[in-house]
Amino acid sequence: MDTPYEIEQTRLDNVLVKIQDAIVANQADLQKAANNKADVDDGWKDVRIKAGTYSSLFETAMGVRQQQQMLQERELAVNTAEHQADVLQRLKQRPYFARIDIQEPGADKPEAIYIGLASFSDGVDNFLIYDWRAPISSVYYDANLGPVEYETPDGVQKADLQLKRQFQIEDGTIITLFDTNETVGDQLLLNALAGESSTKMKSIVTTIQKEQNKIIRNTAAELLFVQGAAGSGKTSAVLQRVAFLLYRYRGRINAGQVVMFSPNQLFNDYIDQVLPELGEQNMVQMTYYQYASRRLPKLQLETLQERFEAQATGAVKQIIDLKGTSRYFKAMEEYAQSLNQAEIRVRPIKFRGEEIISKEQVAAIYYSFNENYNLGNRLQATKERLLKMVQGRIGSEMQKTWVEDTVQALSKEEYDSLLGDNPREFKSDDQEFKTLAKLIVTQELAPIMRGISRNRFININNQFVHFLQTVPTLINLADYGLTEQEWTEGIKATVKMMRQGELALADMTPFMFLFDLIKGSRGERDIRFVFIDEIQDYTPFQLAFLKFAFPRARFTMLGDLNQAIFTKENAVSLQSELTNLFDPAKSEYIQLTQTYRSTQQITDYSKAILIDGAKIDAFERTGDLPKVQILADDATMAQAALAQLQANIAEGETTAIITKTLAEAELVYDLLRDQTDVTIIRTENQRLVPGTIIVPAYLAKGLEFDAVIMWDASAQNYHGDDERQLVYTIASRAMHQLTVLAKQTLSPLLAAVPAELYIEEK
Ligand SMILES: Nc1ncnc2c1ncn2[C@@H]1O[C@H](COP(=O)(O)OP(=O)(O)OP(=O)(O)O)[C@@H](O)[C@H]1O
Repeated sequence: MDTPYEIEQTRLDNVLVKIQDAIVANQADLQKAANNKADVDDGWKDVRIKAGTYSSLFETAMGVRQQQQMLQERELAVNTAEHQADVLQRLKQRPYFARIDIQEPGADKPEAIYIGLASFSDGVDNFLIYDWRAPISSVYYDANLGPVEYETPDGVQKADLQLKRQFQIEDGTIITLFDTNETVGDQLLLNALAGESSTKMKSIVTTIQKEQNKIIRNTAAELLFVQGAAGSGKTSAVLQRVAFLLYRYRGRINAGQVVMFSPNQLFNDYIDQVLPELGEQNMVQMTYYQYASRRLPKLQLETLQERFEAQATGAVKQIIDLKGTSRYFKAMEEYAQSLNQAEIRVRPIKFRGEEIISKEQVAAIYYSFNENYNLGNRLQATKERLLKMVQGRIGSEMQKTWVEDTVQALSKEEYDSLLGDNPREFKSDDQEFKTLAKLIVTQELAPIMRGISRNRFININNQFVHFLQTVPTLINLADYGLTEQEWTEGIKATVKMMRQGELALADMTPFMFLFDLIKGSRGERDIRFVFIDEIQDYTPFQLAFLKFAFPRARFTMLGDLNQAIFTKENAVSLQSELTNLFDPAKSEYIQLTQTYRSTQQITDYSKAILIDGAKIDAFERTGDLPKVQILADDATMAQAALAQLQANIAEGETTAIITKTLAEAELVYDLLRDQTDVTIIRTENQRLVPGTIIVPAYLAKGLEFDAVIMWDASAQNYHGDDERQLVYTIASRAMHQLTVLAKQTLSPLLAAVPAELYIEEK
C-alpha cells in the first residue's frame, strides 16, 4: 500500500500535468488574441472613454493612480487570457498548500478539498484546487477536526471535518506534509516565523490564524476595529483582507476603490509586494499627509515628524488637542450652517485690474437665494449667476479702446492663431473687427471664468480665520483649559503661518473640511473600503472627516493603543469616540493578543515597558535575552554598536539601529560610516535596502528587523512617561535580537523592567 506521501505526490503530478495542459491551451488563446489585435485596440478605445466618465476622481486626491488601476483592470477584463496566464504560472509554482477532507451528511465518502492561491478546475465543477478565499476554504483556517459549518450560496452547510493536511511544495515535489488537528499547525507557523526579515513583507496565506481569519473575511461590519499588540499580524491580516474583498466582490469593486492610509511611504514600499504575490493588484495606498497635500496643493503642510519634533507644551498643546476633538468637528458643522445666513467671505471679480463685480455684489448674489438652499446649491447657483454676468460683459467690453488697440496691433501670426478654424471671409471691415474683438475679449475672460468655476471667489483663507474667531462663541474654551486670550494668540500664530503659505497639522483637516462643507461636497462616493493603519495616531476630528470624505466606504481601522507615538493620551478616548461615528450594532471590535514577530524574550521585555502589558502573549519561540549596555559617551556607544553589528552579521541577521530623532541618526551615521557598511534612512521617500540601516523611530513604524539596536535609551533621551509608547514601539521592531545602548544612565522607563528579563553588560 502506498504511503500518504506517495499518494499525494502522485496526485500532485497529475494536477501539474493538467496545469501544464491549461498553460498550453491558454497560450493558444493568447496567440489568437494577438492575431486579433485590431479587436483589442477597439477594446482599448472603449476603456479610455469609459474611464473618462470618472472625472470626479481627477479633482481629488486619488488622481492618476486610480485611473491607471482602473485602466489596468479594464484591460484585464478585455483580455482575461492574460490574467489566466498569470494565475496558471503562479499555480505551477505552488499549486496548493493544504487539504481538508469534508464529509457531508448523506454523502457516502468524504471529499478532499485542496486549497491554493487560486481556483483551478479541469472541467465543469471539478475543482482540483480551491481558492483560499472560497467559503469552504475558511474551514481550514477556522476549525478543528469534527463537526464544522461553512457558508454556501444556499445557506450554512454542516459537515464533518476528517482531515487537515498541510504541504510544503517546491518545484513540483512535496517537501513535507503534516496532518494536524490544530487550527493551523504550529509546525508550519514555526517554520514560517523562523525566516529572516526582508525589505518586503510577505503574505501569510498558508498560516492565517483563526482570529486573523475573522478579520479577513468580515463583510458585515461598517466599522471593523482591530486592536492588537505590536507584531500581532494586524498589517498582515489586513492585506489578506484586501485580497479577500477583491475576490469576494469581483466584478463589483476593483483595487482602485480600496484605499489604505498608512503611516509613511517607507511602509507603503515595505508592503507593496503582498497583494501582487497573492495575484491581486495593489489598492490605492497613501499617507494622510499625501492625501491632504494633494487636496491643498498650494499650502506647505506641517508633517507628523515636524510636529513630533516640535514637542508642543502648555496652551499651544491644549489648542492642538482641542482642534482634534469631535466637539470641534461639530462646531465647524454648526458654523458652516450659519453661513447660509451671513458671513460668507468672498473676493471681488476683477478684470484687467478693475473690479467688475464687487465683493458686496458677490455676497448679495450668494444670499439672494432663499433659505431652502443649502451651501452646495447656493455656491452652484452663485457660480452660474457670476458666469452669466461675466459673459454678459463681452458686448460692452468689445467697445473698449484696449480691444481696438489690440486688434490694430495684431501681427499676421497672432491674427491667424486667433481666428483658428473660424471662416476668414468677412462681409465688411466692421464684421471682421467684431469677430476679432469678440475672440479677444473671450480669450481674456477665459481665466476669470475658470476661476469662478473653481470657486476662487470664495476666500477660504479668510473664512477659515473667521471660523477660528467664532470658535469661542461655539465652544466653551475653559472646558479645554484655555482662556480667550490664549485662543486669540493661537489664531495669530495660524494667521502668521497662513501668510507664509503654511498650515499646521492641527489646522489641516479642519481647513479641508470647511472647504468641503462650503462646496457641499458629497465625498468620494466610489470608494468602497477604507483601511486606516496606526489608527492611534489619528484624532477624532480626522476620523469624523474621513467618514465624511468617504461616505459609502466600510472602514477597517487597525491600531495598537500602546504605540500612540504622536497623539498619546488621545488614543485612549478614541474607541469611545468611534461609537459616536459608527452604529455600534454595525461595528465589530477584534483584539489580537498573540504576537508573532518577536521571540518570547523580546516580547516579555517589551511588554514590561508598558504599564498594562498583560494582554500580550508571546508565541513560543526562544532566543537570547535582550542586552542592555550603559556606556560613557557616543564614541563608546558606537563601538558597542559596531561589535553587535558584526556579531549579527556573522549570524546572518539584518540590523536596524533605531534612534529617537533624525539628528541622532545623522550622528550615528557619522560615527559608523567609515567602519562598516550602513545606510541611513532620512525620509520616508527612501527605499529600504538590504543590510544595516539607521532609522529614526517615527519612520520605523510598522517595520520589522531581525535585530534592533536601540540607540541611546538614556534617561536624558527618554525621560517622560509620554515616551513610554515610543520606547515600546522601538523595542517591538526586533524579531530575534535586541540590544539597548544608553549613555550614562538608563531611561527610567527601561530601568523599571525586571532584571531577569535582560542581561546588563557593563
Ligand atoms: N498567521 C501568521 N503566519 C505567519 N506569520 C505571521 C502571521 N501573522 C503575523 N505574522 C508575522 O508576524 C510579523 C508581524 O506581523 P505584522 O507586521 O502584520 O504585525 P502588526 O500587528 O501590524 O505589527 P505592528 O503593530 O508592530 O506594526 C510579520 O513578520 C508577519 O509575517
